[in-house]
Amino acid sequence: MSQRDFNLFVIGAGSGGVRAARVSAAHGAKVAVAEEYRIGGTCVIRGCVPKKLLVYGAHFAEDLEDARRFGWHVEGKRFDWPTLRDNVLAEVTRLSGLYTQTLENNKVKILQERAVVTGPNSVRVGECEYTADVILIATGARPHVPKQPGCEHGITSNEAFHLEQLPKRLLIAGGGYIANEFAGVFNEFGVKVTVVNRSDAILRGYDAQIRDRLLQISMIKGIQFLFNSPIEKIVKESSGALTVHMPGGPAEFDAVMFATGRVPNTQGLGLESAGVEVDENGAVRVDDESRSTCPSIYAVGDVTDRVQLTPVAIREGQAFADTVFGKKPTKVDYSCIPSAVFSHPPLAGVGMTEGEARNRLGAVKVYTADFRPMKNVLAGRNERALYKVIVDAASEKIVGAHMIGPDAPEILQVLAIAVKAGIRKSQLDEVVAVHPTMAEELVLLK
Ligand SMILES: Cc1cc2nc3c(=O)[nH]c(=O)nc-3n(C[C@H](O)[C@H](O)[C@H](O)COP(=O)(O)OP(=O)(O)OC[C@H]3O[C@@H](n4cnc5c(N)ncnc54)[C@H](O)[C@@H]3O)c2cc1C
Repeated sequence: MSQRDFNLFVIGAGSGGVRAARVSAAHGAKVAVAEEYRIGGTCVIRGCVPKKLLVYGAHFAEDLEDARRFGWHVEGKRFDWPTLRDNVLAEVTRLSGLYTQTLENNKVKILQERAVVTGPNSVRVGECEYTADVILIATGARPHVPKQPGCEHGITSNEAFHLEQLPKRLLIAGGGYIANEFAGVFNEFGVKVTVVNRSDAILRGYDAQIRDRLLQISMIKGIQFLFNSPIEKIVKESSGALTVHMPGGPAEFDAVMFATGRVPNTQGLGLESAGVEVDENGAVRVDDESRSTCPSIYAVGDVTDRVQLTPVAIREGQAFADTVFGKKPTKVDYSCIPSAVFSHPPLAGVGMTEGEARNRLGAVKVYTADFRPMKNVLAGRNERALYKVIVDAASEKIVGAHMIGPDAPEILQVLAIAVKAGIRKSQLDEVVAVHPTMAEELVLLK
C-alpha cells in the first residue's frame, strides 16, 4: 500500500475526470477529485446537455408552425425564455447531483475547490497539500475570446444559458458547431441572428455539400452570414447596444457571442513544477496511453486537444483507469469517430468526407439521396435532406457517411456502426427497407 494520501488525484470532474475517478475507484484505487466549478463539467453543466435541451425547445417553433397543415389549431402560441431557461438549469442541477452521487457511491473523495499541481506527486487544494501516486489532469477547455478592443463586452456559450432576456439582435462570431447550433436555436426563438466568420466557410471538417446545404437552409430561415469578416473592435454605446466594427462597416447588436474555439485549461495549473510539457496551444502533450512527459501525471479529454467531444473524453478516462489501475492496458481507437451538429436541421458525419476520400484514395464512388422528407412535404416546408455515402472504388468499402435532415444524428449513429465495421456498399443494398422512413434511403442508394 502506498504511503501517499491517494493512489489517484483527479483534477477536474467533467466527462473524462468523473469516468476515470469512478472506474479507478472500482478497480480498488483510493481516489480524490477536485472540481473548481460544478461536478459534471462542460458537457453536463454548460455544453452538450443544456444545449440539446435548448435545441429541443427551439424545434417547437417549427413544429407548431407545421402543425396547422396537420389539422391542429395552435392559437395564441408564445415563447417564454425564462421558463425554458429555468427548466434547463434545473435539469442540469439534477444531473450534477447524479454525478456527485456516483462518485460518492464509489467512495471517491470530492474536493470542491481549484487544484494546482505542485510536483510529480503532489497537488495543492486551497491551503491543503495532498500527495498521490498518480495525478490525472482532466481540466477540459474554456471558450476563447479574441483580444480585439471591446471583445470583453461579448458573452460565450457559458453565459448564453443564463441570459436574463433574449437579445433582439445577436451577433455570433465563429463558424464551428457551437456557432451554428446557437444560431439555429436563437433564430427559432425569434432573435435576429447574424453569424460572422473570419474565414469563408462554416463547419470546416464536415463534408462540403452537407455544410453548403445547412448554409442555404439557415439563410432561408433568416440567419444572416458574413464571411471573411474579422471583428476589428466592439464599442458599447450608452444605450447598452454594441457597435461591432467589421470590414463591411459597423453594425449594431444587442449582444455578441463568441464561439471562436476552445482553449485547453492549463494556465496557472502548475504543470511546469512537474515537468509536464504543453504544446503551443497549451494542450498537455501525451502519449497513446494519455501519459504526459512526467511519468506519474496523465491527462485526458479536452485539455489534451485530441478530439474535443464528450464520448472521446469518457473513452480516454476509461482507458486510463483500465490501463493504470485495472491491469488491462487499453488504447483509445480514434478512427471513425462520428460527430453531429445540432443545427436546424441537424447534420452528422462519420469517416472521410468526399473531398478527403478523393485526395487520399483517388477513385471513389459517391452515392447520394437528396429528398424532401414526407413530413416536410405535407407541412409545406421546402427543406430537403441530403444523405451521402462515400465508397472506396477499389475495395467497395464504405469509408464515409454524411447526412443533413431531420434526426440525422440519430440515424448516423447506427450507420456509424456499419462504417466502423468496414462493410461494403453491397451489404447496405442487401438490407430490406423499413418503410416509410427517411433512413430507408440508405439501403436504396443508387
Ligand atoms: C456549448 C457546448 C456544446 C457542446 N456540445 C457537445 C456535443 O453535443 N457533443 C459532444 O460530444 N461534445 C460537446 N461539447 C464538448 C464537450 O462538452 C467536451 O468535449 C467535454 O465536456 C470534455 O470533457 P473533459 O472531461 O475533457 O472536460 P470538462 O467536461 O470541461 O471538465 C473539466 C472540468 O475541470 C474543471 N477544472 C478546470 N480547471 C480546474 C482546476 N484547476 N481545479 C479543479 N477543477 C478544474 C472545470 O471546472 C470542469 O468542470 C460541447 C461543448 C460546449 C462548450
